[in-house]
Amino acid sequence: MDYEVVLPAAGSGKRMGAGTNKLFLSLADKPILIHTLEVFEKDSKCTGIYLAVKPEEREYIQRLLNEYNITKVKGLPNGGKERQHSVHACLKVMKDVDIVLVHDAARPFILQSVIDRLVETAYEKGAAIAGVRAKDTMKKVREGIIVETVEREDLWAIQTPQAFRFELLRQAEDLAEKVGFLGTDEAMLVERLGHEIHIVESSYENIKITTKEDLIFGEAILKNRQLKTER
Ligand SMILES: Nc1ccn([C@@H]2O[C@H](COP(=O)(O)OP(=O)(O)OP(=O)(O)O)[C@@H](O)[C@H]2O)c(=O)n1
Ligand SMILES: C[C@](O)(CO)[C@H](O)COP(=O)(O)O
Repeated sequence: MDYEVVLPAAGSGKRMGAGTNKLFLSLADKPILIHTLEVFEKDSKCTGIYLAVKPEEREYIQRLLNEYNITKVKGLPNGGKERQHSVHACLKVMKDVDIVLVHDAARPFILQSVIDRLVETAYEKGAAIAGVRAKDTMKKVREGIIVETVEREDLWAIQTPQAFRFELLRQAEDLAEKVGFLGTDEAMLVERLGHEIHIVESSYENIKITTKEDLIFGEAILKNRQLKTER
């Protein structure tokens, strides 16, 4: 079951505070962006990659694609002000796609087994997203005061990839743009259409590189994986 992947990569990395797009920072001597791209470059079921980029970074990214022999990129549209706009920009240039996976370029540790289950579920059900069960107690806080403890039993920390039948996601993104709705993930937009969305249990290693501590976690994840392959 083939799919195409949208990788929003046009962020500013404000929370990382590196003064550059955090995707250009290295883990084990390789840019984070390349770690993520290589997952999809190696997956024979992935038939195309679309990268939303900042115009001023396009030339550098194209050099990286050449340097690391990333051949599946079909489009590098301009990203937008928000992550959602960057994803939408990719959808607008995609054609003849059945299943689309949206994945944060800042999540380089996604497992192939999770991708496979997401694609399979999206083919069967139309929508499937990655997540892990919450490990911490979560509470709502207003003005420094706890107002509610959210029942943890049914709470999941949602990640990407998020996989959809292309037409469903395109419809959801077009409607959100029309009414000015802004979500923090693609599932929020599809939920508004009333469409059922399935969860696929992912891995706690599938972190989003967001703050400096995540670089330390990321190096440890890579080291751990290298040790496993050496055994
Ligand atoms: N306008 C935006 C914002 C984010 N992203 C991408 O969406 C992914 C997840 O976003 P996030 O982790 O928030 O990245 P940044 O926006 O760069 O981080 P920050 O919010 O700290 O600035 C990243 O791969 C980022 O490059 C994007 O393509 N376009
Ligand atoms: C899409 C996402 O990764 C799901 O957890 C998350 O919402 C992205 O948030 P960000 O602030 O745009 O990184």
